[in-house]
Amino acid sequence: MERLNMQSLDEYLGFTFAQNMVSARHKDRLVWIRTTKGIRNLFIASAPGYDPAQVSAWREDDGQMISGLQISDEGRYLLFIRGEGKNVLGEYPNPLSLNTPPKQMLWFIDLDSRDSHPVELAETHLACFRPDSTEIYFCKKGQLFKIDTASSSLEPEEVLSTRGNITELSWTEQGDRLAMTISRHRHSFIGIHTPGLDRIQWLNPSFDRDIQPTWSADGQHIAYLKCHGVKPDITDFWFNRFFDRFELWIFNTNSMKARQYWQCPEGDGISLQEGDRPIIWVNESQLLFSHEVSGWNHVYRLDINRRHVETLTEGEFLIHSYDVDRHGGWLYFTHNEGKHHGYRLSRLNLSNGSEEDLQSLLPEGSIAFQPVSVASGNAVGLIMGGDQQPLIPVLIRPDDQQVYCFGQPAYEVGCRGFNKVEGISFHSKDGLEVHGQLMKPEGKGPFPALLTLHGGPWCQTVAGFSNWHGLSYVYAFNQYLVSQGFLVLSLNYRGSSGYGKEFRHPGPYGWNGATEYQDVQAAGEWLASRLDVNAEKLGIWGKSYGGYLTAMALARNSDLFKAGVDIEGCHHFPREFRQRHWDSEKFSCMAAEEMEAAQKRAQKALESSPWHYLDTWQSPVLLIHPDDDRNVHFEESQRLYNELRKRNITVEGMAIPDEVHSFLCHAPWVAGYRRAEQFLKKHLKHS
Ligand SMILES: CC(=O)N[C@@H](C)C(=O)N[C@@H](C)C(=O)O
Repeated sequence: MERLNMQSLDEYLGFTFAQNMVSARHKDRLVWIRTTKGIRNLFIASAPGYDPAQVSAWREDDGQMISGLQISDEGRYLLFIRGEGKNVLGEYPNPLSLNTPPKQMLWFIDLDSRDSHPVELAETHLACFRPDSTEIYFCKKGQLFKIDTASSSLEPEEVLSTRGNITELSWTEQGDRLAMTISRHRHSFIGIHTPGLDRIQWLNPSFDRDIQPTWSADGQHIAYLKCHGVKPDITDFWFNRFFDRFELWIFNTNSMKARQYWQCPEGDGISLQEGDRPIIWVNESQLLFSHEVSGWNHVYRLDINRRHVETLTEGEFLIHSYDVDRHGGWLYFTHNEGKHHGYRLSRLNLSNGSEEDLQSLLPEGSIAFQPVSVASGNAVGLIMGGDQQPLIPVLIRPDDQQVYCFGQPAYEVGCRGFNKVEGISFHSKDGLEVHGQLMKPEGKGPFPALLTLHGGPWCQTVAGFSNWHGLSYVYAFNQYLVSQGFLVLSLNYRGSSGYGKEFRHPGPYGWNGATEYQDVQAAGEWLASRLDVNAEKLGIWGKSYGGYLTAMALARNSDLFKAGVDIEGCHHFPREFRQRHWDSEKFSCMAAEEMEAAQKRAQKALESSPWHYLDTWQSPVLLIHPDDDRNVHFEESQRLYNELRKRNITVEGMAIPDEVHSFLCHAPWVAGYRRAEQFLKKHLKHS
């Protein structure tokens, strides 16, 4: 392929991005979201030809995210939410700083109507179709409403009101009962609403947290997870090997009894990581679910008659996401077996257990995400990316070995200059093997180099575009930096997904010891020791949790890292965890008898923060922070900026009014990265 070497930052960041593909239950039709330069639109493709058609026509980089995308069972209606939710102060994001801030709204499209176009229905964050009807149900906190799309007024009607927030909605396929997860801060119940009945029927309420109600096709059973005890404090959940222990329960709607079928062993359970692993009923008596007890997330089949759980996938690899065809014949799954820098597609015959690798049908080096089976089961939709391939939707017909790409080459032009990505591993200070992706400019060097750190900390960078837009921007920017002559290493430090449970939960870390910093230091030394790297021109950049580690590196090792860009970073753990949005009790009010322990904890958290090392901070830094950041408070960069300025350390700042964490609009990605490029060039190339 011809290489385009002179490309602008705009071109590098102008990639098209497909996500959230969903399938209709009874018709071979797929729908997905496509985003180009912040302009988000919906596309559908239907059998037999699967020619993609755009069904919305938004034209502006307006920051209005699309989520909750659903297609009705017969494939006629689409439903989705446009816009982000409120912050802890009750404000919607307004990234364009409009005089009237936008609201988070429910939209729907009737694909069969002659002038089919999106219709705005109501303010909400959660909605669903009622099967076999023209009704849409939606929630506002603890209130449930419905709208009949066949009515001319489209007026919402209140259905019920309950304490707390409704966080999940799930109708039976027959549309006669609605299961709702109702969250009441530290606990949650599942309740059933039956039209015509005047009260909610609770499903075995307990002192645990019930989530993920999933109906069997005949509406006789609801499978759900029962998580032990009160909602964990985020600071434990993240950094203290806290696994949210859960049990798998099934409620029988005939006997009205719930029963436990499986439970995680003590000390195991759900924790934050990449991927999507739902409960799926294969038939009336079997369902699939996932857990990580073996050290890696795998798929298991429960036979409810035999009360037997069978392992379907096993080995030292992560199952990222999966789906089952509607006839229960095949499990389609993406995983990283033998290739920890990407994900590949396989399928497993659920009758005889035989497995087929489908990756060979895709172009060399492809990365596969989110398989979705179409209704007839003869094809599977997939989001596919690669090192030179932004995410596009593809359709695979495994039986006749065909792959159909819905993406069009014109959308991919920005990537043709991208360099090859090399997956690498090396040993950290304490001997742990850590992983990353190396991107080198043309020539022999020595090059100025950059270490780059993703956020999370549970996220993972792969050898190409990722299925989260934030990481795809990071990847494209890194490729751009390579085109500008930097050698770049993207590090999956301990705590990252993709390398097993032990790697992701390496004992106490983060606020509780910052043990992952030794990986950052080791990566810096590894880069500095390379003959193709100019060790005097080694820099670092990172976003969010990666911003925290960037600040840590500049504060503790200005000798190694000569300049850095810290985007949306946290710099003082105890201060940040006291912010309301974390809902943490660890660093705020302390009962008298816990005072000593709490003080020790706060001291440890401070010692694990860049703030503790300000005296040794020498290297120049650029801080970038959006001021409506709901994840890491704006104040984190504001305070650091002022403290460094007082100390005469070279610091530049870029505040972005009204944007949120990971930017809703495209423009701030370009503006932020342009500023970062200039800063890095000034301090690592031209100085
Ligand atoms: C939960 C959360 O907000 N974590 C941040 C510290 C973070 O790192 N987020 C990631 C996902 C990012 O890249 O923004």
